[in-house]
Amino acid sequence: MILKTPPNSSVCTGSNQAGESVSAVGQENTTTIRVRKLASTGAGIDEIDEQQDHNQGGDISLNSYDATAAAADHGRQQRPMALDQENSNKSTTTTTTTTVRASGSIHEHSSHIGNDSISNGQAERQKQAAGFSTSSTQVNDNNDYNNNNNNDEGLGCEVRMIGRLSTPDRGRIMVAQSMIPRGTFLYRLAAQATVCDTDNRTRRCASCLKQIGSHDHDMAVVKDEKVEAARKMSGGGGGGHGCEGCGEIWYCDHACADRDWEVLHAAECRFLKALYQGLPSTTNTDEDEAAWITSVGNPHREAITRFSQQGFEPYTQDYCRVLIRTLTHRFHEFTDPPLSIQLGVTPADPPYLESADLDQSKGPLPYSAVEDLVMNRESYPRGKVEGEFRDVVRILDAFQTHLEVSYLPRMDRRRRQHIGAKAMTEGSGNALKPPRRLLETELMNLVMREECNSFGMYEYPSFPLPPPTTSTTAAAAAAAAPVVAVAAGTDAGEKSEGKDNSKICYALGLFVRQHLYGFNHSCSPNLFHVAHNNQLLLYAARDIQPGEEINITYLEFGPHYRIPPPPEAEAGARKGVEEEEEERRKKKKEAFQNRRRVLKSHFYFDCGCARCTYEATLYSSSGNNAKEGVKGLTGDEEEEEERFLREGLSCEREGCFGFYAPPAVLRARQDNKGSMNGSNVGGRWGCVACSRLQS
Ligand SMILES: C[S@@+](CC[C@H](N)C(=O)[O-])C[C@H]1O[C@@H](n2cnc3c(N)ncnc32)[C@H](O)[C@@H]1O
Repeated sequence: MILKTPPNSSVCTGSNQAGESVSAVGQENTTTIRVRKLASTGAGIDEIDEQQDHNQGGDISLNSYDATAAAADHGRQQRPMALDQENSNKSTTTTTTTTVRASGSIHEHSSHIGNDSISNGQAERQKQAAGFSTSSTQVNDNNDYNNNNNNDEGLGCEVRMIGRLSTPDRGRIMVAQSMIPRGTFLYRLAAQATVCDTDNRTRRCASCLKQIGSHDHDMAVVKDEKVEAARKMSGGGGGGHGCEGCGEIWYCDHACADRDWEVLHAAECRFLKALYQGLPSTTNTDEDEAAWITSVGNPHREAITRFSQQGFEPYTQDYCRVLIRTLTHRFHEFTDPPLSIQLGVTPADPPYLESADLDQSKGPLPYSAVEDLVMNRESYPRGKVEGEFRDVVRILDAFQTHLEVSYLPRMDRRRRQHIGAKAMTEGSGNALKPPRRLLETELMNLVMREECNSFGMYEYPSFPLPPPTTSTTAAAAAAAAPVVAVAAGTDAGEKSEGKDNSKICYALGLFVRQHLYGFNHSCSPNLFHVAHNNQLLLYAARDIQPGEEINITYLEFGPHYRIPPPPEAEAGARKGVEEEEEERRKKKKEAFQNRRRVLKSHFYFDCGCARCTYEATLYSSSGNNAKEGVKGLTGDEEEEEERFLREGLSCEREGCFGFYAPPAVLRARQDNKGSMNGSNVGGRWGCVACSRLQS
């Protein structure tokens, strides 16, 4: 049973979101409306630079989703083999040590990139104190994504993952091993798989996610023998090119279309068409296509029909496509002989990820990395598991059939041509063999992992979020900014939040790099993350001390973080200081409750961050004890509390719903959009909305 914490509870336990122990899926929340996740801080920076750039488909019974198979799958999560393999392929400046205990329950993973030596003393102390497995990567990054920005030079810093997936409270956490100065550009991370948001499919390139029309494009080259004719790219809205094979995906140019086709879209093209336009009649299609359509069982057909008849929420469609892409990578990885090698698309020559720095090898990670992600199996409402999730599992299973029955024969024919043209190597003349199909239980786990680990990627002008108020300052801020109505705290607010955010989220990505999925949420985060085309960039938002947990926010910085400033003398005179204070306390409490509610309904966990722990006590009857034991609240309490509760990145200007961003982000916005009001941001962080500099 989920250990739910009432908002006013004096102990903010947080449920064991990552554990394998607890039993039934909660019944509550079945009326939750699924809206776009707000996992990004909201900014997608356009054009910052160009440099970074065995079931053969029969009826399956998902009622057989059983805990035993799921637990077996869960057991594998303890081994971050993907990262080990990845790092072992790096240059000689990379050293990797890995210890895996036979039980599989404890692992140590440590890698060092760059020339500095690692000091593991702190990490070891952490590890010993916690009795936990550890995993760390020292980063020494000199990649400045703007090429001219000293503040954003990546500094050497060590971040270590500690804890177990099943640790009660917050699962594994990321901990700084050395001092990380505020403003440090920490990471640039590429996703395992991304898709354009349903509403943005013609506006953003399906490959690089850049805005279509933002650079030159030309006609795509066609390679696949059967859909060759169909795949000619047609010019379309915004200057991009839509795939004529499916008509469901758009690219900015020839290169992106080619790259995407080679690795991902060739596998999904016909399947996407069936998803969006309905299954074609077997008489209207070719042999390969007819073969898989015939193999697909009734429940699968019904799920595909529900998808094609708009029975799926846009977000569900998006994550379904992300998982289709994730399964395609897996298929390529395990095809025997590996398809990537046969087709000359090797991991060393990644076809679709342009740049992924730091400890990242280019290209997707092995599928085992996906299996290391937390899934929170016990947290979902039963209705969701048996409805939406089950539908998605059936679609993914139908896609597996499609890969085996339709895609593989086509690829095999192409491979034979390819081999024929070159020298035939030993064994390569054998027919391609498909990998083991994922069982339905494994597909269900995959869906749940996506739910816990995917990121919404947001276009830049997603802020400020004007408050639902009529105050003059707020109205001025609203007038100056794109309006996104978010009235957090009400059902109507949630609905409008979902609706309006779908306009600004441009993509969904599943990130399986440890330095993204590893970060827990905090309502007082010390990292700032920002979407940039198909990557996420991370900066230190504060000085981070060795041993300190590193967190991002899964929410937007706007209304969920907003609390009114303390009453000033004039305000006090107007209304009475006590009355103002009381009102303010009420709003602070509401903001706290709203954050927890959204985290629970969208991300399925009870937030156990330091700020929530503090506030839970503050608003309870024993509120006086709240300050005890909360780091950073022992000095000048009034001031400290104010800083803590306001969240350092929210703009302090009254009525402004913006947040502070690093200088490089501001400059990029200034350069590209000219909307920084001419302010000289210098080296200081400034508000993306009103350009106020952070004090
Ligand atoms: C992206 S993962 C973060 C890493 C995760 N702790 C792990 O072990 O893989 C997100 C999951 O971590 C847990 N989590 C993150 N932040 C949390 C918080 N503030 N309070 C409680 N649980 C949290 C939840 O289970 C959530 O679904």
